[in-house]
Amino acid sequence: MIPVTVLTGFLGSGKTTLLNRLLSEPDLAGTVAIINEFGEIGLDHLLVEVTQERLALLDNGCVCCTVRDDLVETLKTLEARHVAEGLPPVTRVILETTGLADPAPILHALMVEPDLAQRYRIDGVVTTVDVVNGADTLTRHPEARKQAAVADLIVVTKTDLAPLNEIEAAVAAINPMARRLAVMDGQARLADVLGLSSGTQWAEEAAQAVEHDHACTDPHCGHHHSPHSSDIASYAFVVEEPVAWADFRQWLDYFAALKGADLLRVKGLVHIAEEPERPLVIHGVQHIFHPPRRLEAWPSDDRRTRLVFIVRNMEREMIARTLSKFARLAPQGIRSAAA
Ligand SMILES: Nc1nc2c(ncn2[C@@H]2O[C@H](COP(=O)(O)OP(=O)(O)OP(=O)(O)O)[C@@H](O)[C@H]2O)c(=O)[nH]1
Repeated sequence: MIPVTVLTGFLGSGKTTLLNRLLSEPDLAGTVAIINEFGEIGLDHLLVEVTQERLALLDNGCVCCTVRDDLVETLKTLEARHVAEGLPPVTRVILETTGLADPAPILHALMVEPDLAQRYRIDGVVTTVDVVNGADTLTRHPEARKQAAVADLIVVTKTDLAPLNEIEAAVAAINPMARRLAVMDGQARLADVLGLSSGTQWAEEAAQAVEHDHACTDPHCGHHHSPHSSDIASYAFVVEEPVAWADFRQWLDYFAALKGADLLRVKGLVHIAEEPERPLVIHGVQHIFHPPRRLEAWPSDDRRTRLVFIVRNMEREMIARTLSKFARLAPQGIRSAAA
């Protein structure tokens, strides 16, 4: 499976700068960049400093509408094109969205188009926010909030221009569980930006959030709401008992059908009763769930199901209550935290 990194972030937040930096790494020689440009005259592809065969351009509009077919076609024919033209095999794809794009339809295309779902896997969503305009942008633009909410990694850019405090707080209020990285001129290490969706990271995020919540006795600690977070919340759940897959699946289907539009992201590592040695990695964006992936083994001794929900206008009690009902679990066996 070819890993795909979705690189998103609001207009001018530093996506292309980061992309250039990554593409210049010798280890990414087999990486192809796909750029979605919006508007009559696209410029971004002129700013990306790689040879043309490592670049594909989607220039029919915004990924959320017409360009989706373009994206599917580009990815479907990418490998064949490389073989036909005698180019090195494609080992990785980085897809840069327009600054105004909602990343969800891109993730959907990767998850549900059969030809793509068999060949490509989402390696992670990386969202850039800049230290100067970022906090204001997050307050004013729902697109930017959504880009931050679905991120596995938030790259705070332009750190030479202002202190980090304000943007850190704004980002943490929207997606406290995403990893964070502060960079100047896109200078990030590959290891920090790639390989984000192994399931292990998500599991750790969830466990840490829940454990922190339960251990913390400081009444002033965390979880406060800021103007940036009025509609979006992150919840983590740790489930002590294994779950029957059919019950768990039914619960996910129920959620997707009923609350799809407000499920910005669901990710987790699930202990399935039928196959206790091999956890399932689940990954959902709004009403669509990726076919679950089974890991060969547990990444650590912790074998509890761990889930992360990033949602809009949803109470965590409702998630815990329905999980307990569908999966026939005692409510006290589900520990949760608002992160
Ligand atoms: N001072 C400073 N400027 C930066 C940094 N990173 C990027 N920039 C500048 O910010 C501007 C926007 O950066 P881009 O990388 O083009 O941002 P983008 O998100 O690709 O922009 P769009 O494609 O328009 O959405 C450019 O002029 C960059 O040179 C940084 O760390 N410090």
